[in-house]
Amino acid sequence: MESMNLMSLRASSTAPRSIAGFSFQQSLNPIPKNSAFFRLIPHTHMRNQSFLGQVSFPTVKSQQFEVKDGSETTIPEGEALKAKEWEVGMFHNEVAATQGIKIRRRPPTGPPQHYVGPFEFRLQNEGNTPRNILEEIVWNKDVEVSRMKERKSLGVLNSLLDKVQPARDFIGALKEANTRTGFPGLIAEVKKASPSRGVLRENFDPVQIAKAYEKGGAACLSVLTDEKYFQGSFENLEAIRSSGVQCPLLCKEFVIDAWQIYYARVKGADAILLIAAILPDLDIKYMTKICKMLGLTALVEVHDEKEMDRVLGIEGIELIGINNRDLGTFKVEIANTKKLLEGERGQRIRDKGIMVVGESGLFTPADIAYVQEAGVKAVLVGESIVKQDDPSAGIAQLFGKDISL
Ligand SMILES: O=P(O)(O)OC[C@@H](O)[C@@H](O)c1c[nH]c2ccccc12
Repeated sequence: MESMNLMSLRASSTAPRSIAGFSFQQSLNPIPKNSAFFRLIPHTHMRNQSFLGQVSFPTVKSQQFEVKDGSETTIPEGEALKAKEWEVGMFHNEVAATQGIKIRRRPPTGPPQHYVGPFEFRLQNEGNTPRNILEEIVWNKDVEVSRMKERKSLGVLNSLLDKVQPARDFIGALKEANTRTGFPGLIAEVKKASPSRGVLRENFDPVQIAKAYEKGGAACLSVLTDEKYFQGSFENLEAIRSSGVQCPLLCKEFVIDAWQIYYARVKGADAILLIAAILPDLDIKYMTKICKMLGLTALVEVHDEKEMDRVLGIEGIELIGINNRDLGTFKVEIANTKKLLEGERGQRIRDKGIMVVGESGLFTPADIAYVQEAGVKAVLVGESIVKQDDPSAGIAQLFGKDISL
């Protein structure tokens, strides 16, 4: 039986079905409806897979859960957002599909060991083969996170939180840079490789690149931590954090489980990416709350109108990234940023005071001017600056001006 940290979770019979990377399923055994028996199933092991034994919780009067010692959140009843997930028999993929999310979680049987040909040739409805690269990344992440959790439980991470340097103000740094330079604040990405572009920089020293970015006028840095597809690592994040670099750091991960948010904070992150294409609304909602509790900024990434509208319906979001790259197909179109900021939708974003980051495919001063004109106050740039021998000079080239002054 897989070990799980239950210490900090309390639930009543009316507790949410999905929270912080775990799913609760009301027992199908003949137990009275209002009793406090649940089966606790991690998101990573959906239907058909090992029930981890029946876990009983002490009955509590109100719906409440504790994520961290001492701080308790009470979840108000009757929210439409939650209601769907309460229905008996709803599982992650079903809930996600109702929200237009095409990326499915890894099935219990996992993908076959050997792939036969490129994605295009795989059958659309082949249940146990990832349908595109993003789905493949998510399925791998699922296995990876399960293993990491076994090594470091949530309880252990929790106990380490007090020992890490406090999180720095990510949005504040972007605003400050925007005011100072008149350009969108720059989040410069420490990126060695990507599945779409291959290796971007052979001679890759993350700390040296981070320092060059800071010197060149970056407001914040983004550090890729995915190893398998982006050749990043949490060691890079930690090394940059302890190198004396002052820019707040975004942990660039594929977050599918709240455990990863704690892990990122313990490793020194000031902000973390939450990708709407892989997270249902309720996950985004609770993960945003967890980020706030830990002092982390959540950068919620969207790629199309549907995702933007979903995210705008969730309370408490302060920073939205518009990715110009479709993570499923790799197609990059910077007009995407403009499209998502037009009309009523753009007005809604401004009314809510949400800061928008233009992400991916930005190479020239004209590109920067284009997304700035569209309404972004920050940009996230990797390839065009990481490829330059001197990433500092790369920043000046990107903006057409030295923004370090
Ligand atoms: O290298 P580019 O095209 O400048 O893009 C940077 C960044 O936007 C991109 O790396 C990115 C945006 N969202 C992501 C999600 C996962 C991995 C990577 C990304």
